Amino acid sequence: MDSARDRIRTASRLVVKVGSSSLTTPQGTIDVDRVDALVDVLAARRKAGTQVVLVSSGAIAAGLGPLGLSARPRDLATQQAAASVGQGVLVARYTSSFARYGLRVGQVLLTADDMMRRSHHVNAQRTLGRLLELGIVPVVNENDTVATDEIRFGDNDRLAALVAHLTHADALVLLSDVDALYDGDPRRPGARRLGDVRGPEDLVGVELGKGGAVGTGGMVTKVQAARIATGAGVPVVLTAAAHAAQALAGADVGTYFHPDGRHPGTRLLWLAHATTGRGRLHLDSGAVDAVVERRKSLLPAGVTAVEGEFAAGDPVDLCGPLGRVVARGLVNFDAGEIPGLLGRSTRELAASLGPEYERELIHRDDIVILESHH
Ligand SMILES: Nc1ncnc2c1ncn2[C@@H]1O[C@H](COP(=O)(O)OP(=O)(O)O)[C@@H](O)[C@H]1O
Ligand SMILES: N[C@@H](CCC(=O)OP(=O)(O)O)C(=O)O
Repeated sequence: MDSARDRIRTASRLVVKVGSSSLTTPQGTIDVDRVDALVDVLAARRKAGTQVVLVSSGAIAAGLGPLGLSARPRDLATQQAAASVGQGVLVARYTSSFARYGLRVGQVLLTADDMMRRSHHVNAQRTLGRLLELGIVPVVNENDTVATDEIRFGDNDRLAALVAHLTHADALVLLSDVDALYDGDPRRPGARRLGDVRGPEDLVGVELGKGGAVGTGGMVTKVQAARIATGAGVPVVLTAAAHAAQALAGADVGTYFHPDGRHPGTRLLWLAHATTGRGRLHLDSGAVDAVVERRKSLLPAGVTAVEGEFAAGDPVDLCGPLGRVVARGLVNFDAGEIPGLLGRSTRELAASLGPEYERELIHRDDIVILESHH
């Protein structure tokens, strides 16, 4: 037994994500035996007192057979139609499979916007928390039928990581059709399993390939998900659905991503990973230095231009003089108010516009520096 992995074995709240390829047949129907095998493992853990959130993909894949489609459609409307049919079938299957153990499931469909808008985010958090208190196993998926291409996660890996930090889970388990992360395509002879990933340095030279015929993100989104979760202090294990029991028991299977010890507040993680900027503020180099290096609030005097339509409280991207996004923050003013403030000191603004304008454009507690800056 690996002691780091004790965090999986002893977790009192777990998020388990399972990919499409582990649940469905190549014919586009649910693989009942594999669903039951997964539920056997999750129900046993639930019975042992652990709260379990299941993030399940497979809606689109499970809708293919019923719609007479032989491959995953490329266009969004048909994918949504397949998801609409498949999601019902999938949840019906989970409902009866968990019922074998006297356990109930609750369907939770989330959009990227539910993670992005603070009010929705808090609402989703409350719903999931209440379901868990009531002893229900939430079955989460993206709300594929309403998500458009621009706002869609597409893969459930990052969604699962956000759910893990939303629910303050103790660990995240990513179950796929491959038993671990390898240093290259696992079908290639000589590919080596990575047993532990302690930080980005362990991923140098690792080829993150695409997923299979029904999966979407491949290893890229799994590694991104692991980064989001470990950055929030949540350990992650990635393995095959067939090894779920060993993974949950803390055995040395798959790849273990060690939490990196930083615990930024939930709000900043949400801001960095779950939002997209509704607009942009262009900063002069002095303001970039103040915000990024010295972690100061952003004042109107350092902003040279504003782009986009946003309201006070929205996330906006902060760009340096070369247009590169360096940070994201929750802005204190509507887009329309800002041009009149630019380049002016807060004292001057207060004198001419009133004391409510003696505020920073973005408070330093509401700013997250984006990794791409480094
Ligand atoms: N470096 C790698 N290590 C492991 N698997 C990889 C790697 N590169 C690509 N893959 C592929 O990623 C696939 C899993 O991703 P995906 O199909 O999106 O799964 P899921 O449906 O479970 O989300 C595996 O079948 C594997 O062939
Ligand atoms: N929400 C989609 C997820 C799409 C998908 O394929 O995800 P994954 O198998 O996790 O790479 C579905 O249920 O079909």
